[in-house]
Order: sequence, then structure tokens, then C-alpha cells
Amino acid sequence: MKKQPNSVRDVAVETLLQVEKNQAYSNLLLNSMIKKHKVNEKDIALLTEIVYGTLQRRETLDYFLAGFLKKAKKIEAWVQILLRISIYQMVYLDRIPERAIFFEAVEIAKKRGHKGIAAFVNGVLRSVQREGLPTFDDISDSVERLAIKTSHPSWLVDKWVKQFGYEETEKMCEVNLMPPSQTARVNQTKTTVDELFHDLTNKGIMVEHGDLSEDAIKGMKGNLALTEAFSKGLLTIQDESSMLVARALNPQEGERVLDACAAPGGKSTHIAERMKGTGTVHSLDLHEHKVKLIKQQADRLQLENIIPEALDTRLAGNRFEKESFDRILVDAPCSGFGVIRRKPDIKYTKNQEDVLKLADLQHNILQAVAPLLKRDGVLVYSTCTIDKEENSDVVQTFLESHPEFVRDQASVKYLPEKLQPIFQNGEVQLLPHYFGTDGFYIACLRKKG
Ligand SMILES: C[S@@+](CC[C@H](N)C(=O)[O-])C[C@H]1O[C@@H](n2cnc3c(N)ncnc32)[C@H](O)[C@@H]1O
Repeated sequence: MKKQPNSVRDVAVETLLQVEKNQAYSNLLLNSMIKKHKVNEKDIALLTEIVYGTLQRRETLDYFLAGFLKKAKKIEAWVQILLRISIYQMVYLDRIPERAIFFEAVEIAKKRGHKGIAAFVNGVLRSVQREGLPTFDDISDSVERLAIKTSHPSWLVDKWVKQFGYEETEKMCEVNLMPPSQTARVNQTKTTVDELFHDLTNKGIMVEHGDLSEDAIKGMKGNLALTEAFSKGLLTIQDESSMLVARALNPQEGERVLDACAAPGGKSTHIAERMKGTGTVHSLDLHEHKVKLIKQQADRLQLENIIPEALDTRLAGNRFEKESFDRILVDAPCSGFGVIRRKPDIKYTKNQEDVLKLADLQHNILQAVAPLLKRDGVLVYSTCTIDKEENSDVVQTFLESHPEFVRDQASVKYLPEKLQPIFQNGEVQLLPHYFGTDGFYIACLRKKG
């Protein structure tokens, strides 16, 4: 019979093992593990820190460990993970005494394996303690060094260095290791940023104004999703970069808007809010279960102008009349390399083949929605990735085969002033270290009149 994990660190090993087996995204898995193992409220923060931290720094931790495992026979996946979480705590979590880390590691090794494995784990950790960690200076190749130091796959670092240069890539890789702040978009059909800011502050919730978006409030402590303001529909958890999309689309009251890839509804609801509950937002997504999420968000925010529908957007031409939408948003499925801070597993699971497949899908979605836009209508294309092949290349290819569309530089006036210098040719690529947001891409196009 499979032994059940019980201590926080054992739950961490189990969670990471399942992430490794590619069974689920770390964020979703962590939530279900917390429930399954009834992790105490006070232990959730430590568990989260160990799981995310270990995953974020997996390549670095393996580099630290490699020299100490040279003589070992092939070790089982769970033993490697146990060693990783132990080294992670030793190196990155000051407040945990080493004896506690060693004791727990040995107990877990005994429970999951046997005394021999426990002695091996203890031996490796004691050697690390005695001999210290290897330095990154031993890695002569600069891309490889950056990849290991910041725990990203080399192919990705190599690609980014070619796209952005070494310095920008280094800054981005370092920021990718930092936990993101929590931001919320204020539902301005019901309140204002100032009103909600004061309301939350009066209730003892520490908040700050956003760094980039005028719709944003930043949670400095606690979880804004657990506030009364959230249940009353006064706010939506959303990264500041995502809040720029509905602004760039600039929907007007009474218009008909298509959100082509809408679940879980973050941008549809913002568009609907900007339209003050008037007009219609047709919110499509491929999967019925995801469409339900859009409905839930619309209900929570009491927005009645959203029509969610399960549909493959590539078939939208069979469902909607040509030139029947005033504005269209394609917030496309993408590799997600801009949200590595939130979903560290992305950097290990996505590969170049995925990027090319996604670029193809993105192009096909754009092709399908293009005829549905009215003349003089606005088409916004966005992704939460920083990959040129999924962003500016997709837009360029689309424009080459659609001379009826032009880049819309004029949309810059709907975006924050801080973005104006980098919004060029109707597009902007945000990197995570620019404003502390997710890495995000937005392109604004217009159909000729
Ligand atoms: C980046 S997410 C959208 C996020 C959403 N706009 C928001 O702000 O909450 C991309 C979405 O596209 C959906 N998708 C992927 N392929 C699709 C297709 N062919 N047709 C419609 N939706 C698709 C995915 O299910 C996913 O929910």
C-alpha cells in the first residue's frame, strides 16, 4: 500500500513528484494537495514556499547537488526531490535551522524508502554542509551559466539572448525567480479605485496603488481574493499587464464585442465593465468547463452583458455574420513564458516545438476572426508570453496576408504614459522586469474603413 505523506515537507515531496510526472500545473496541484492532506493554515505558507521555491530553482539545486551525487547509483526521483527541497531550505530559507532540515529529510527517507536511503540522504546533506556549494564561475559558457544560475533551460536562455540581448535576458531571468505581487482590478461599475482603496485600508488590509494600470490595487499582505470586496464583486484578481488589454481595445457603450479566447473571463469582464454593462460581449472558449468559469465571474461581478459560449474560434465564421463586431480581442493561447514567476513548471515543460504549434494556432485564430470585424473596427491581439515567434511574428504574418488591416499606433493614447516610449508600430512587449508585471504582449490593429 502506498504510504500517505503527512509532514509539510513530505507533502512538498509528493506535490513535486506529481508535477515532475507532468500530472498537473503546480498551482492547481498545490491547492488540491493542501485540501487532500488537510495542511494546517500555519503550514500552508511554508509548503507553498518550499514547492514553488524548489521548482523555481530546480536546475540550480541540481547543479549544487551534482558533485555530491557523482558516486551514487541512479537515484529514485523522490530522493532527488527530497535532496532538492532540503538544499533549497538550507540555501534560501534563513529561518529554518539546519538540524530541523536534516532531521525531516532523514525521517521522510526512512518512511518512503528504508534506512539505507536515509543514511545516503543524511550523508549527502552533511557533505554539502561540510564542503560548501560549488560556484557558478566554474561554468565557462555564459548562456549555460545564466541558465543554471537562474534555473532556466539553456535553449530558452539562448533564444532570449538572441532576441533581447544578454543584459535584458539576465534581468528577466532574475525577476522570474521573485514571487509576484497580487494585484486586483477595481470594478468601476460599482466603485472607484480611491473608494475601494480606502475601504480596504479601513478594514486593516494593506494595499497600495498599482504601478502601471489606473484600474489596479496591489495587495501587500493577505489575499485579496478572500476579502468581502471580492465576494461582493468589487474587484477581480488580475495582473496589471492584463488590465491594459481592455483599455487598448477601448470598447464603447452599446457596442458588440467578440472575445475570441475568453476563459476564465478576466478580460471579458473588464471589457464588459468598461461598457458599463451595456452592449454585448460574446465570450468564446474551446471547453465547456472553462466557459462555466466565465459565467461565474460575470455573475460575481453582476455583469449582464456577457454571453459565454463554448466554441472553437477557428469555426467562428460559421456562427457569426461577417463584419458584425465593432471590436475583437484575441487573447491567444500561448507558451506562457511571461508568467514563469506564477507557474514555474512552464519553463521545464514547454519546448520549441510547442512554440511553433502555438504560433500556428494563433495565426489560425486571427485568420478566422478577421472577416467578423466591421470596417474601421479594432482588433487587439495579446499573449502572456515574450516569445517573438508567438507575438510580433504572428502579427506580421497576419498583416502580410490581410492588407485590409493596419497597425493602430493611435491606441497608444488609451495606455499608461509609462508605456508610450515602448509602444511602437501599434505593439508593445512588456518584459517582467520593466514594471514588475507579467511578461505580456499587446498589438493593436484596425480594419481599414
Ligand atoms: C490566454 S487564455 C485566455 C485568458 C482570458 N482571456 C482571460 O483574460 O481570462 C487562452 C484561452 O484560449 C482558449 N483556447 C485555446 N484554443 C482555442 C480555440 N481554438 N478556440 C477558442 N478558445 C481557445 C484556452 O482554452 C484558454 O482558455
